[in-house]
Amino acid sequence: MTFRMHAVVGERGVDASLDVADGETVAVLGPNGAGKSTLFGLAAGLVRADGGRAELDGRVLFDTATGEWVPPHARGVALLAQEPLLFPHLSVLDNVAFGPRAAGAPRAAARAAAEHWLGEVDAAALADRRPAQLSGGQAQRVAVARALAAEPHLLLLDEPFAALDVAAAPALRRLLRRVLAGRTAVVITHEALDAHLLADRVVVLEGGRVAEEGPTAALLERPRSRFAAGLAGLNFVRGPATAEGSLFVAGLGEVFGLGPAGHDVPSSGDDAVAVFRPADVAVFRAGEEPHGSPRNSWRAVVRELEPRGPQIRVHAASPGTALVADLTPAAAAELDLAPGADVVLVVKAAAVSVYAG
Ligand SMILES: Nc1ncnc2c1ncn2[C@@H]1O[C@H](COP(=O)(O)OP(=O)(O)OP(=O)(O)O)[C@@H](O)[C@H]1O
Repeated sequence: MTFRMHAVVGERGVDASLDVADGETVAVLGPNGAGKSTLFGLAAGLVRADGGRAELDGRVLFDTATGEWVPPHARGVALLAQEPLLFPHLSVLDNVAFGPRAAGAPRAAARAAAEHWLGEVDAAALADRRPAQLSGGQAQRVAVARALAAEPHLLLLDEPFAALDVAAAPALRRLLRRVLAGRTAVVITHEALDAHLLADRVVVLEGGRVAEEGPTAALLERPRSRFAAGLAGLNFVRGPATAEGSLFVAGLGEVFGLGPAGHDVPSSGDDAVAVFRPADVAVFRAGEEPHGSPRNSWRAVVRELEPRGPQIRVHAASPGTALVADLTPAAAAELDLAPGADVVLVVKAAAVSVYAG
């Protein structure tokens, strides 16, 4: 069950590849409008590519060079949308049996398959209900059963938790973790937690292009895109390397950190990135910063203060660069911080990781 696709959709600015190995779950992440749903539409046969090709298990799904195009129902691709989209007039059991029936299974076999998959998603007791009699979480579980009952070769999940309230999400997350194991699947999500719990590999899309991809843990530890750094909760700046462990960032000047041991060391002038944790950023009122010039010291203006668990997150802007710092409420009060305040942000070089971008 291997999926390979490269597709261009001109009017949406999408030009990207998506490959999924047999039994692998890939998380697709990216800001709004990055092209995530478009990739799903291409794979499912709901969006036509201007250029490109896709194959599933060696079978061509579309190929713009030859004109081949397989209609959605014949692709072996199941798409689980953000909303469960169950047929309102059918019972839960008949909703789940619909796929096998449509594929030609006899009534009894389709019912047996539906019962099996409802059991797999802990929804056997809901078999006789109508969709209107289900909670959001129950409906989404039934939708998962319906998608699986079609025995897809590729399962696509578009933000499966988006329509659920926070109380219902953990149970569905546990369920998906179980049913996605060993399955060839792609999940669109905005959460690092889902990438970590559900996916073997992450693809980050930005502006219709793949900005970076890699194993989930490695990508969150060493992000190379602003989006992935945000997911990992890290400050992120980019610029040409100036020496080992330092780079030049427009608006901040030279940023000093520690280079990686071994590989990933950028040569001088090459694209480099620096990441550092918000908790490692010290905040001072302008004019009150420590003497003896720490190596990274940047003037900035406070834009916003945001409560974040037991901390206060300070969103600050230096020319051209947005940075965040986490302070205790006591420290924020003592500094008398408010939007518009002029501050100096200080980060020790030892807290900054610099590597090839
Ligand atoms: N039906 C459509 N017709 C034309 N353009 C579209 C259509 N749907 C989306 N687009 C455009 O294509 C681009 C990619 O959108 P897409 O919905 O794939 O992004 P996304 O990453 O799924 O975003 P989100 O996280 O907001 O769902 C955007 O510029 C969007 O405005």
